[in-house]
Amino acid sequence: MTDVPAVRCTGLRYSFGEKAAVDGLDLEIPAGEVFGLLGPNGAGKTTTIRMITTLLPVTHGKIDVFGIDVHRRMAVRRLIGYVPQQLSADGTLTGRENVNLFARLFDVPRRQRKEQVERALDAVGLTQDADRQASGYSGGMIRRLELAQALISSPRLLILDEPTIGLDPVARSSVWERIEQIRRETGMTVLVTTHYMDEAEQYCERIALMHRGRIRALGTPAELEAGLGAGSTLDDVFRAMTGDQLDGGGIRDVRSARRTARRLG
Ligand SMILES: Nc1ncnc2c1ncn2[C@@H]1O[C@H](COP(=O)(O)OP(=O)(O)OP(=O)(O)O)[C@@H](O)[C@H]1O
Repeated sequence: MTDVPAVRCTGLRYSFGEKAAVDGLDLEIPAGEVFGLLGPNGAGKTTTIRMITTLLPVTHGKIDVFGIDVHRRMAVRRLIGYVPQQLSADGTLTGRENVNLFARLFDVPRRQRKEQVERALDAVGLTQDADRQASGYSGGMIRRLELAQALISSPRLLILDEPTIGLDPVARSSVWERIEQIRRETGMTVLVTTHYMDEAEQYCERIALMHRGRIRALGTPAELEAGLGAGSTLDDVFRAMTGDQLDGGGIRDVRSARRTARRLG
């Protein structure tokens, strides 16, 4: 654990043409925390994450990752493991081949590669299935495979963009159990976006609610609920902050979410 925050965003703005996707965002995530970034569709979560991961340039404001300005792209990339919303596993390869591919992409030295691939597969509970083609994996297994890919470089900051979307409750908890275990064993900082309030409540130490490019509320789930009044749920806090109806289109309909396994086939 260190006093330098894992992530510090100051006065962050990003526009696509006229559209302000991120509109004055300040955020600090202490090292070692599991931090949830929540918000309705279009709130600016993915844009923020893409700037933190150096995939989008910081045009206004500043981001430091463990004290390093993200303008130093390669130095920052070495600190980060990223599981994007889009599929990053190749269905034609086995689980082990997929992880090995990432090990080569991340320049894991040849001598250490085999051991690190096995360790990553073990960390996500895929050792037994490592020689099966990924197209035969369930949605939860694919998400765990993508987690193994992101872990291969032993990142200090793991960023997961909607890691459980489209998964059934059993698969969702299997993904989260692995994230928790990895965090316990490595002390890694985890930044996750999710639409699932129950997951945020159960697994995130602190939460930021984002709406229209800004952070509208920040705290532990208990603090946020208490702030709204006795008996409030995180759903209530979310509605109060965003003015959106969770079941009225503000939140993505999970039925239309990607079916990870099917898309691999
Ligand atoms: N490549 C792009 N070109 C133009 N506008 C974009 C682009 N990417 C995002 N936007 C717009 O920026 C805003 C923020 O989008 P962003 O994807 O960051 O939101 P989000 O909170 O991640 O939403 P979701 O939960 O749907 O992933 C939205 O209005 C979106 O339409």
